[in-house]
Amino acid sequence: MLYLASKSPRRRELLGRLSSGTSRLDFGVLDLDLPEHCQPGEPAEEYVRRVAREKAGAGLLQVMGNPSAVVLGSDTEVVLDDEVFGKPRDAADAAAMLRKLSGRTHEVITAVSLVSPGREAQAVSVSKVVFAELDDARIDAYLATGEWDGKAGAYAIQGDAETFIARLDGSYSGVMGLPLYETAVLLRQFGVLA
Ligand SMILES: Cc1cn([C@H]2C[C@H](O)[C@@H](COP(=O)(O)OP(=O)(O)OP(=O)(O)O)O2)c(=O)[nH]c1=O
Repeated sequence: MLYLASKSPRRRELLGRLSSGTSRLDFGVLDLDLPEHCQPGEPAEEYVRRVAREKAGAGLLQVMGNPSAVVLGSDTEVVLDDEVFGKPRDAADAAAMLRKLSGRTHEVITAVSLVSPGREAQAVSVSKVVFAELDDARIDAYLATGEWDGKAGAYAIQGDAETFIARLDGSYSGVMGLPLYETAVLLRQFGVLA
Protein backbone atom coordinates (compact mmCIF):
# COMPACT_ATOMS: atom_id res chain seq x y z
CA MET A 1 0.00 0.00 0.00
CA LEU A 2 1.38 3.41 -1.02
CA TYR A 3 1.04 6.44 1.23
CA LEU A 4 1.77 10.06 0.33
CA ALA A 5 3.19 11.83 3.39
CA SER A 6 2.13 15.33 2.39
CA LYS A 7 -0.53 17.91 3.00
CA SER A 8 0.14 19.50 -0.38
CA PRO A 9 -2.87 19.29 -2.73
CA ARG A 10 -0.43 19.72 -5.66
CA ARG A 11 1.48 16.56 -4.72
CA ARG A 12 -1.80 14.64 -4.37
CA GLU A 13 -2.89 15.78 -7.82
CA LEU A 14 0.49 15.05 -9.43
CA LEU A 15 0.79 11.58 -7.89
CA GLY A 16 -2.74 10.81 -9.11
CA ARG A 17 -1.57 11.52 -12.66
CA LEU A 18 0.53 8.33 -12.54
CA SER A 19 -2.66 6.31 -12.95
CA SER A 20 -2.96 5.38 -16.60
CA GLY A 21 -5.51 3.40 -18.58
CA THR A 22 -6.69 0.49 -16.49
CA SER A 23 -3.80 0.65 -14.00
CA ARG A 24 -4.89 2.89 -11.15
CA LEU A 25 -2.39 4.13 -8.62
CA ASP A 26 -4.20 4.03 -5.30
CA PHE A 27 -2.63 5.73 -2.33
CA GLY A 28 -3.50 6.95 1.13
CA VAL A 29 -2.56 10.40 2.39
CA LEU A 30 -0.77 10.98 5.69
CA ASP A 31 -0.95 14.39 7.29
CA LEU A 32 2.26 15.58 8.84
CA ASP A 33 3.77 18.85 9.89
CA LEU A 34 7.53 18.69 10.07
CA PRO A 35 9.80 21.64 10.89
CA GLU A 36 11.86 22.66 7.85
CA HIS A 37 15.03 24.53 8.77
CA CYS A 38 18.20 24.73 6.72
CA GLN A 39 21.19 24.19 9.02
CA PRO A 40 23.98 26.76 8.87
CA GLY A 41 26.35 25.75 6.08
CA GLU A 42 24.10 22.94 4.85
CA PRO A 43 24.19 22.89 1.03
CA ALA A 44 20.76 23.45 -0.55
CA GLU A 45 20.50 20.07 -2.26
CA GLU A 46 21.50 18.19 0.90
CA TYR A 47 18.87 20.15 2.82
CA VAL A 48 16.13 19.30 0.32
CA ARG A 49 17.17 15.62 0.34
CA ARG A 50 17.21 15.52 4.14
CA VAL A 51 13.75 17.08 4.51
CA ALA A 52 12.22 14.71 1.91
CA ARG A 53 13.75 11.74 3.77
CA GLU A 54 12.48 13.07 7.11
CA LYS A 55 8.94 13.51 5.74
CA ALA A 56 8.88 9.94 4.37
CA GLY A 57 10.38 8.57 7.61
CA ALA A 58 7.83 10.42 9.77
CA GLY A 59 5.06 9.06 7.53
CA LEU A 60 6.36 5.50 7.88
CA LEU A 61 6.18 5.80 11.67
CA GLN A 62 2.43 6.48 11.31
CA VAL A 63 1.82 3.24 9.40
CA MET A 64 4.35 0.98 11.12
CA GLY A 65 1.69 -1.72 11.68
CA ASN A 66 1.51 -2.31 7.92
CA PRO A 67 4.57 -4.30 6.73
CA SER A 68 3.72 -3.68 3.07
CA ALA A 69 3.55 0.10 3.47
CA VAL A 70 5.57 2.26 1.08
CA VAL A 71 5.68 5.96 2.00
CA LEU A 72 6.53 8.86 -0.31
CA GLY A 73 7.86 12.15 1.06
CA SER A 74 8.97 15.14 -0.98
CA ASP A 75 10.41 18.60 -0.54
CA THR A 76 10.74 21.58 -2.89
CA GLU A 77 12.92 24.68 -2.43
CA VAL A 78 13.86 27.59 -4.66
CA VAL A 79 17.57 28.47 -4.67
CA LEU A 80 19.14 31.74 -5.83
CA ASP A 81 22.84 32.47 -5.25
CA ASP A 82 23.01 29.80 -2.52
CA GLU A 83 20.06 31.40 -0.73
CA VAL A 84 17.23 28.95 -0.08
CA PHE A 85 13.70 30.33 -0.46
CA GLY A 86 11.09 28.18 1.24
CA LYS A 87 7.45 29.13 1.71
CA PRO A 88 7.09 32.86 2.47
CA ARG A 89 6.08 33.82 6.00
CA ASP A 90 3.76 36.59 4.81
CA ALA A 91 3.08 38.93 1.88
CA ALA A 92 6.09 41.12 2.66
CA ASP A 93 8.37 38.09 2.65
CA ALA A 94 6.78 36.95 -0.63
CA ALA A 95 7.38 40.40 -2.18
CA ALA A 96 11.03 40.30 -1.11
CA MET A 97 11.48 36.86 -2.71
CA LEU A 98 9.85 37.94 -5.99
CA ARG A 99 11.99 41.09 -6.14
CA LYS A 100 15.12 38.96 -5.80
CA LEU A 101 13.96 36.43 -8.40
CA SER A 102 13.06 39.19 -10.92
CA GLY A 103 15.15 39.05 -14.09
CA ARG A 104 17.36 36.28 -12.72
CA THR A 105 17.83 32.54 -13.20
CA HIS A 106 17.19 30.35 -10.16
CA GLU A 107 17.05 26.64 -9.43
CA VAL A 108 14.11 24.68 -8.14
CA ILE A 109 15.21 21.56 -6.29
CA THR A 110 12.72 18.82 -5.47
CA ALA A 111 13.68 15.59 -3.74
CA VAL A 112 11.46 12.51 -3.56
CA SER A 113 12.01 9.80 -0.97
CA LEU A 114 10.40 6.38 -0.86
CA VAL A 115 10.68 4.35 2.30
CA SER A 116 9.31 0.98 3.35
CA PRO A 117 10.28 -1.16 6.33
CA GLY A 118 14.01 -1.84 5.76
CA ARG A 119 14.27 -0.05 2.43
CA GLU A 120 14.88 3.52 1.29
CA ALA A 121 15.52 5.24 -2.05
CA GLN A 122 15.67 8.81 -3.24
CA ALA A 123 15.72 10.87 -6.42
CA VAL A 124 16.30 14.55 -6.93
CA SER A 125 15.22 16.90 -9.71
CA VAL A 126 16.97 20.21 -10.32
CA SER A 127 15.39 22.69 -12.73
CA LYS A 128 16.70 26.02 -13.96
CA VAL A 129 14.08 28.74 -14.25
CA VAL A 130 14.64 32.04 -16.06
CA PHE A 131 12.35 34.67 -14.54
CA ALA A 132 10.94 37.78 -16.21
CA GLU A 133 11.78 41.23 -14.91
CA LEU A 134 9.00 42.07 -12.49
CA ASP A 135 8.31 45.68 -11.56
CA ASP A 136 6.55 46.61 -8.31
CA ALA A 137 3.16 46.90 -10.03
CA ARG A 138 3.35 43.32 -11.32
CA ILE A 139 4.57 42.03 -7.98
CA ASP A 140 1.72 43.83 -6.16
CA ALA A 141 -0.84 42.45 -8.61
CA TYR A 142 0.52 38.94 -8.12
CA LEU A 143 0.53 39.27 -4.34
CA ALA A 144 -3.16 40.24 -4.51
CA THR A 145 -3.98 36.83 -6.04
CA GLY A 146 -2.83 35.09 -2.85
CA GLU A 147 -1.27 32.39 -5.03
CA TRP A 148 2.16 32.89 -3.40
CA ASP A 149 0.95 31.48 -0.10
CA GLY A 150 2.40 28.04 0.68
CA LYS A 151 4.65 28.02 -2.42
CA ALA A 152 8.43 27.82 -2.29
CA GLY A 153 9.88 31.03 -3.74
CA ALA A 154 6.42 32.68 -3.50
CA TYR A 155 5.21 31.65 -6.94
CA ALA A 156 3.28 28.86 -8.65
CA ILE A 157 4.31 27.74 -12.13
CA GLN A 158 0.88 26.10 -12.46
CA GLY A 159 -0.89 29.40 -11.82
CA ASP A 160 -0.67 33.05 -12.84
CA ALA A 161 3.12 32.97 -12.38
CA GLU A 162 3.39 30.86 -15.53
CA THR A 163 3.77 34.17 -17.39
CA PHE A 164 6.85 35.02 -15.27
CA ILE A 165 8.76 32.07 -16.67
CA ALA A 166 10.77 32.95 -19.74
CA ARG A 167 12.50 29.58 -19.85
CA LEU A 168 12.46 26.28 -17.99
CA ASP A 169 15.28 23.78 -18.22
CA GLY A 170 14.18 20.77 -16.21
CA SER A 171 10.94 19.26 -14.94
CA TYR A 172 7.64 21.16 -14.90
CA SER A 173 6.16 18.69 -12.41
CA GLY A 174 9.35 18.95 -10.33
CA VAL A 175 8.91 22.73 -10.07
CA MET A 176 5.26 22.16 -9.11
CA GLY A 177 6.30 19.86 -6.27
CA LEU A 178 6.64 16.25 -7.48
CA PRO A 179 8.84 15.30 -10.46
CA LEU A 180 6.78 12.63 -12.17
CA TYR A 181 9.54 10.98 -14.22
CA GLU A 182 11.75 10.40 -11.17
CA THR A 183 8.77 9.42 -9.01
CA ALA A 184 7.60 6.80 -11.51
CA VAL A 185 11.12 5.30 -11.67
CA LEU A 186 11.20 4.96 -7.86
CA LEU A 187 7.69 3.51 -7.69
CA ARG A 188 8.65 0.87 -10.28
CA GLN A 189 11.75 -0.05 -8.26
CA PHE A 190 9.50 -0.68 -5.26
CA GLY A 191 7.00 -2.66 -7.34
CA VAL A 192 4.25 -0.11 -6.66
CA LEU A 193 3.90 0.84 -10.32
CA ALA A 194 3.86 -1.65 -13.19
C1 LIG B 1 8.08 26.73 -7.13
C2 LIG B 1 6.72 26.14 -6.84
C3 LIG B 1 6.42 25.54 -5.62
N1 LIG B 1 5.18 25.03 -5.37
C4 LIG B 1 4.85 24.40 -4.07
C5 LIG B 1 5.10 22.90 -4.03
C6 LIG B 1 5.13 22.64 -2.55
O1 LIG B 1 3.78 22.34 -2.12
C7 LIG B 1 5.56 23.97 -1.95
C8 LIG B 1 6.91 23.87 -1.27
O2 LIG B 1 6.74 23.47 0.04
P1 LIG B 1 7.13 22.03 0.61
O3 LIG B 1 7.65 22.24 1.99
O4 LIG B 1 7.99 21.29 -0.36
O5 LIG B 1 5.73 21.25 0.66
P2 LIG B 1 4.40 21.58 1.44
O6 LIG B 1 4.66 22.18 2.80
O7 LIG B 1 3.46 22.34 0.53
O8 LIG B 1 3.75 20.13 1.60
P3 LIG B 1 4.30 18.85 2.43
O9 LIG B 1 5.55 19.24 3.16
O10 LIG B 1 3.18 18.50 3.37
O11 LIG B 1 4.52 17.78 1.38
O12 LIG B 1 5.64 24.90 -3.03
C9 LIG B 1 4.18 25.09 -6.35
O13 LIG B 1 3.06 24.63 -6.11
N2 LIG B 1 4.48 25.65 -7.56
C10 LIG B 1 5.70 26.18 -7.86
O14 LIG B 1 5.89 26.69 -8.99
